[in-house]
Amino acid sequence: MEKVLTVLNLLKIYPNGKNANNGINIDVNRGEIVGLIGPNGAGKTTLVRQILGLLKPTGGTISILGEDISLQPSIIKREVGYAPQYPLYFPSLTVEETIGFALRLKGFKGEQLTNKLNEIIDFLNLGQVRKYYGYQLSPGLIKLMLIGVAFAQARSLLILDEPTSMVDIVSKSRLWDRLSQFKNNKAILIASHDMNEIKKLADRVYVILDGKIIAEGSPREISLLLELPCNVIFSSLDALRVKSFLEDNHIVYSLGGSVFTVSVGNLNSAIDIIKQINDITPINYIQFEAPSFETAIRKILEEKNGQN
Ligand SMILES: Nc1ncnc2c1ncn2[C@@H]1O[C@H](COP(=O)(O)OP(=O)(O)OP(=O)(O)O)[C@@H](O)[C@H]1O
Repeated sequence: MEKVLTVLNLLKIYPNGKNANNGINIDVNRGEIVGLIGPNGAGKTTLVRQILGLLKPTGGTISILGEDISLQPSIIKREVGYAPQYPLYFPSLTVEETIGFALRLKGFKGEQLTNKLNEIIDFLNLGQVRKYYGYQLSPGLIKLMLIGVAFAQARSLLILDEPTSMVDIVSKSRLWDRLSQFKNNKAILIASHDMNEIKKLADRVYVILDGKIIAEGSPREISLLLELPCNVIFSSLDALRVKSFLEDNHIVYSLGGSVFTVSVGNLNSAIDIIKQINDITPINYIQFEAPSFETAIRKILEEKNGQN
């Protein structure tokens, strides 16, 4: 597979001393979608801005199609398309003018430009709003328009920062479908908080935390890694029978009034326990509490540090 993006030992220390990227190694090949997932402040945007040449690395190298971008910065403009997390747009340009502008900058003219523009607009289902001005669009439509701009720019590498935040569920699934088609002859890097999105789209995933890649694998491997421990809170009409089931099975619980709380390693175990209790005596109230994504990946990091 052709390596489109290679990042080696990337380091970014901001002037205030914040070490936002601390020895990052990633690559993205043609024909694949790679997810970059991590909580707020993990260093995703810093990494993306360095790949785009908007921030100068403190150390390490970034290559696109084998060319070091610090020596050949023009390769970024030639090969990379980018859609930012927060929609920045021209309120007084229409959807077709905005995407057309990006195509013109890429050198498209005349009939070739019209054809390419129509292709992108159809591809993203923006036909009905193509004559709408930026100020008339919902945040989700602005986001789709900017993804259209990124499609127009991307010759080899497409970088999307939180592509479907603010996008409604119908457009979201259409966009996921489109991205899967678009990857055929491109490399796509998606930074996201949304594990569902990454599971749906990505061929490979990097998990970033505190400026380091702490895990890499298939979406399935990563989601298993991220299986969240959770609390199950429930009550039953027959608390005595529930108590003896939990005690017989050495399951630790707390009891407040008639409400039990049990901590389990992951959702599957929680469901299993609930099924067993419900077979003994009907459960009349149930609630699951899962910690945040951030807590889950901090736990992985702690486990990793423990192993070293
Ligand atoms: N210009 C800056 N100067 C100093 N520190 C910064 C600067 N920009 C970002 N940081 C810090 O660097 C760390 C990484 O930030 P970054 O924006 O790359 O994270 P992120 O993963 O993109 O987060 P989010 O998902 O919230 O956008 C954070 O602690 C952030 O506060």
